Amino acid sequence: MELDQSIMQKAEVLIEALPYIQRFNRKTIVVKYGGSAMVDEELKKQVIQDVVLLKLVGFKPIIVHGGGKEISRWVEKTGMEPHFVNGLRVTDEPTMEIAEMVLNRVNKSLVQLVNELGVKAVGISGKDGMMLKCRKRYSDGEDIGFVGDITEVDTQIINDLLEKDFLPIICPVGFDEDFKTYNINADDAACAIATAMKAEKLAFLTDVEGVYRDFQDKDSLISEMSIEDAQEFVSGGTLGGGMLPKLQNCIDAMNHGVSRVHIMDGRIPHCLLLEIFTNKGIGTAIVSPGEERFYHAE
Ligand SMILES: Nc1ncnc2c1ncn2[C@@H]1O[C@H](COP(=O)(O)OP(=O)(O)O)[C@@H](O)[C@H]1O
Ligand SMILES: CC(=O)N[C@@H](CCC(=O)OP(=O)(O)O)C(=O)O
Repeated sequence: MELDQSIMQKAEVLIEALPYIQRFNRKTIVVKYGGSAMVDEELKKQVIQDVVLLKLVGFKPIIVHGGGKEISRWVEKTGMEPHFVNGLRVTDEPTMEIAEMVLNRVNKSLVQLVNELGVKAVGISGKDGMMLKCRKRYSDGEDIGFVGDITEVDTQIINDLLEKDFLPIICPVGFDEDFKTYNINADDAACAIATAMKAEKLAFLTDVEGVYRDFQDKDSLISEMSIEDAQEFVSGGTLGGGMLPKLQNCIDAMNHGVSRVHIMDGRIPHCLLLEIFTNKGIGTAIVSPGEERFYHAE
């Protein structure tokens, strides 16, 4: 009997995924979703399909999302101009109001996409269940308004949702001890949540291939590094833009119990599946000692 080659290849892909499905079964994976992959509707659907698939094969995914570009769009619509200091949005009271509205709207749109695929999602902000407690954050001593620095993560609501088999989708809004509302950088929220949940994996979907040794040289993509390499790289002073705080955040998360971090290109369709279920992997992985060989095993 002759079998169609393409069918055989599909079977091979599924078999290749087997050790990864076993490896991550019932494990928590935090997916930080933001940037360009969020603006393109087709990519958005593909990201959500990937996360739903992760859930259905037995992982425990949690989505932490941003929406910076959408917030800026609405800030501009009201006649204001968005301002950032060291990558953080200067958040006065009207901006906070817009940010919260926009993030909640983005949140429910993601909930809907997950629901449409037959998995029940619950969208919450850091205010729900008193999850993300903050204090006011300053940037090099400068007052940047209602920007929050997370001081405590109460994981009860996330654990309750996971236990009842819901897929939690979290937007980065928190509260302080006076119950004032704060805008939190979504990378910070993802790292804090992954750390508090002792996540097996923290995946960042961003708008570059991964971390380059030299940002000008697109052949210098780093496919894997240890925490020590990452720390050296951060201290080296060559890293710029949003990648510097992102990588520093990742190192902190890994020093506090997250097993591996992945920074990948959210513009690549199904990047999460390619990263998690194939031997080659994509983007940049930061791995704990002993995990290296398992990871991009050929
Ligand atoms: N060595 C580097 N490798 C990768 N990205 C870098 C590097 N140096 C600076 N960057 C910048 O970091 C950005 C990614 O971080 P960020 O803007 O915070 O992403 P996101 O908005 O997805 O959270 C890239 O678009 C790039 O401009
Ligand atoms: C304090 C601060 O800067 N908050 C961010 C929150 C959203 C975010 O981080 O979105 P991305 O992940 O899409 O960039 C902001 O207002 O843009």
